[in-house]
Amino acid sequence: MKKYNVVIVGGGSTWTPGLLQSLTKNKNVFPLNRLVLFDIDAERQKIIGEYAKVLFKEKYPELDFQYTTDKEIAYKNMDFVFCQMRTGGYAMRELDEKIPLKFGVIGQETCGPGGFAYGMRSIRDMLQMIEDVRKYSPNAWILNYTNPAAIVAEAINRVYKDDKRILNICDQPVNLLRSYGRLLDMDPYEFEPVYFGLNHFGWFTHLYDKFGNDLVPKIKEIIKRQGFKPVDAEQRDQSWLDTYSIVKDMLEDFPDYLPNTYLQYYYYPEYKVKKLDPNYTRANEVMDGREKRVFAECRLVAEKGTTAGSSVVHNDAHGDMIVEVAESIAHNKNRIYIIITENNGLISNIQDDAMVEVAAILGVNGPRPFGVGKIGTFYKGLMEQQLAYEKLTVDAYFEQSYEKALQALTLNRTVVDAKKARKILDELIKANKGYWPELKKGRSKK
Ligand SMILES: NC(=O)c1ccc[n+]([C@@H]2O[C@H](COP(=O)([O-])OP(=O)(O)OC[C@H]3O[C@@H](n4cnc5c(N)ncnc54)[C@H](O)[C@@H]3O)[C@@H](O)[C@H]2O)c1
Ligand SMILES: O=P(O)(O)OC[C@H]1O[C@H](O[C@H]2[C@H](O)[C@@H](O)[C@@H](O)O[C@@H]2CO)[C@H](O)[C@@H](O)[C@@H]1O
Ligand SMILES: [Mn+2]
Repeated sequence: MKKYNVVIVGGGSTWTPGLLQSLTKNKNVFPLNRLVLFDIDAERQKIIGEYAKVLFKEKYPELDFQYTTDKEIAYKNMDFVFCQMRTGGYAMRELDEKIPLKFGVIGQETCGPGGFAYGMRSIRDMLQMIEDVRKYSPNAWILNYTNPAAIVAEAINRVYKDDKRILNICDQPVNLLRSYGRLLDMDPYEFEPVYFGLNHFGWFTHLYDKFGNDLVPKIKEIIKRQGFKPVDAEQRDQSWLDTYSIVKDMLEDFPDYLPNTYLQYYYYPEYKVKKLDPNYTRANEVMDGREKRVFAECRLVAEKGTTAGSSVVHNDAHGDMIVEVAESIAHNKNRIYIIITENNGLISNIQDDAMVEVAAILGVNGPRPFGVGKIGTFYKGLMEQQLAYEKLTVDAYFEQSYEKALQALTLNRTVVDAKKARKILDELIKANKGYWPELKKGRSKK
């Protein structure tokens, strides 16, 4: 079997140890020749890289492994690029979440003004990464997790429309499938989902078992009766448990489909703002929790020279998904995953150039997505407003337009009020100096 060369961009990410374990677990079906971790932060990279050396000495001794901050070493002769970078780190995530909350607006990593600010930071680094990769590995598949995936995907599609080997993915639908599996006591790998929406803004309309029975009615009934928990509830922070438990409310209000958990911020912005603590947001929870745990554990493993007794990762949906997607492409497995792709009639009453999230067969030529036909007025209305926000955000980036940025934020359901949008935008501009292009007034194309 062919052995592949893979680079992980954002090798110092808190998700990297889990991804390394997924690669190890899948070495018989997706064998690697060479693996490189690349990061711009040498210190973070070293800690995870030294952990990786110990893991591979034990479980993957044949692997040619290296960690680096050198782009040429990272990107040369690669078959797959797995990307999960965070421009500005958790320090900027904290500001993305706290600034909107000062104005009584949702403060969240990928939704609302937080997602807008993060998107404006991610675009530049993501486009640079693709340019660098294409210089050294013109045919490598680029599988991207970097958030906010909706905005990143829209920006990439404008510059690299003809590059058919870039795929943006999100692990939240997979995580939901695993959680439905736990609820029903069934194997989620046997599910065949029908899904539509935008990233972090979508719905499961059907979920077929291997006999063709639709499980959605049963899942709805169970959630309405007993609530909903993530597959790895025992390891989750309280904020994630709250997120899953609100699915019950969403189903009571809008019972058509199973919602992506991120819809909570758009259905219930006022309620959620009241629940969020403006002085201690999810970024704080992650910095005090996952980040500390992962880095402490990696240091310990490197010091002891063994992974015995180490429990650096709990949830493996994130690592598993990207490895399985790569394997499905590499070996033309034609398995079904929920991915982000250009609409082109998949949702027939949504514009063609929307980057939508739908189920697709994944093989050697990339995704062959499934269409869902016409969607109902409520879903169309929600999606078009969010889509306009996403497109205007990307316009604001490329046109360096203050007006487009203001339009984008005003259209976001979590903001709505233009005066509030302006105040938040002005403060985000100050906080993101050096990360965003300079936004200028009076240069907006219609
Ligand atoms: N799509 C999804 O469903 C999904 C799921 C989980 C995480 N994510 C995303 O994965 C990323 C990593 O998340 P995290 O919480 O582990 O963050 P993190 O800050 O722990 O890790 C990100 C790493 O990227 C590095 N980095 C920053 N800019 C870079 C650049 N230009 N080139 C290379 N490396 C760079 C940082 O130094 C850091 O080590 C984020 O974008 C997050 O939103 C996406
Ligand atoms: O707040 P964080 O940093 O914990 O998570 C933000 C990410 O949340 C989603 O990812 C889930 C993922 O679906 C699940 O499989 C598991 O790995 O936990 C993650 C969160 O804990 C979301 O899909 C990502 O886009 C977010 O970045
Ligand atoms: Mn996601």
